[in-house]
Amino acid sequence: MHTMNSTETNSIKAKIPFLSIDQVSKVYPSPTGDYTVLDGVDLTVCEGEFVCLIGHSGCGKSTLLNMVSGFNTPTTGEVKLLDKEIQEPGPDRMMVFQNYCLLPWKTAFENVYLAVKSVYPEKNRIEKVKIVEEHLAMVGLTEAANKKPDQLSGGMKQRVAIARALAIRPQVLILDEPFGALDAITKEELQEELLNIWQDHRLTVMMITHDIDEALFLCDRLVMMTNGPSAKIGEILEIPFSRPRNRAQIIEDPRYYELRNYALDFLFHRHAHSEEPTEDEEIVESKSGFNVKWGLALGMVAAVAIAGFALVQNCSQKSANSPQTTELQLQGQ
Ligand SMILES: Nc1ncnc2c1ncn2[C@@H]1O[C@H](COP(=O)(O)OP(=O)(O)OP(=O)(O)O)[C@@H](O)[C@H]1O
Repeated sequence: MHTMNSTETNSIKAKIPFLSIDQVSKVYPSPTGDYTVLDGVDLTVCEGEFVCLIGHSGCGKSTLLNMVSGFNTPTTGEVKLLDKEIQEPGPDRMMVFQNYCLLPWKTAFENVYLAVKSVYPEKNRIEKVKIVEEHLAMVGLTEAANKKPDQLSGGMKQRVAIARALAIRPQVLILDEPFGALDAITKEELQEELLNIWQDHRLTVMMITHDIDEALFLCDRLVMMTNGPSAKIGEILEIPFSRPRNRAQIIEDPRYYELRNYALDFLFHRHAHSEEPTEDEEIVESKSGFNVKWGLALGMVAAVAIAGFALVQNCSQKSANSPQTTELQLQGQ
């Protein structure tokens, strides 16, 4: 099995610098002093690569990806896209969240249209409608274009969110547990669709997941994070399966179980999650819980006032304050 150390990771950087995370740390103030969530995180992602991030709940995965999206900034270090430091959100990086973040009073079509309108103000209505229709068709939602979110299933809502993200042609697609709320069959369907879209458009994808099987099916490299506080990248697993991938074939490949067991061992033995939170973690968790309630409430109010791309910005703020409740959900465990 080939895992990558930082020297090898750096050699990729030397080849094709695209997205680079250099010596990033994130420190939040807490009543008992500074709480270091991330410390010394280094990662380089190549153009067109599909990278998954896995790690125990609360280790800082969302914090890290929020720095790539520009909704959060490092305390030290820097995150760069093509040598330009990321300091704010932009349409070159789009996020998709577990909770969809759709405007409930708008149809699927209108939700996507708002994003397209905000990013392509120079295009006329016919051109914008064409973009929306193409992207709804891409995720198989042509028939449901005029339905509002409460008339759509969870999988359909996530398809709208993916169509909205892709419609503005981001360079980097950032997915924060996008399929975490879906049933197993819908999840597999959407994984296949995501892979097809990624293969057709050669996007660069960074995705957080709690599901090792999902990561092994989707990604080129699996980034495994150590526990917080002061979490960092522990190891990176290269996923060797050829593309296009076939789920049944992969599962029959002996390397699949080798990789799966290696990742499980990393998470549950070498970096097992402590049952008892430290005093600092307890304080930060309860503070974060406060932020969740107010973040959600403020997010909904803001959503009324703003639309399109601004909506996605609002949703990320909500996500940055999302509750830290999930345990690793591993299929077959
Ligand atoms: N705005 C904030 N202020 C203070 N602490 C925060 C803030 N946002 C996140 N944290 C803390 O940072 C840590 C990492 O949170 P983060 O959401 O990045 O973890 P995660 O790995 O994505 O977790 P999960 O897998 O449960 O989504 C947690 O301890 C969390 O409470």
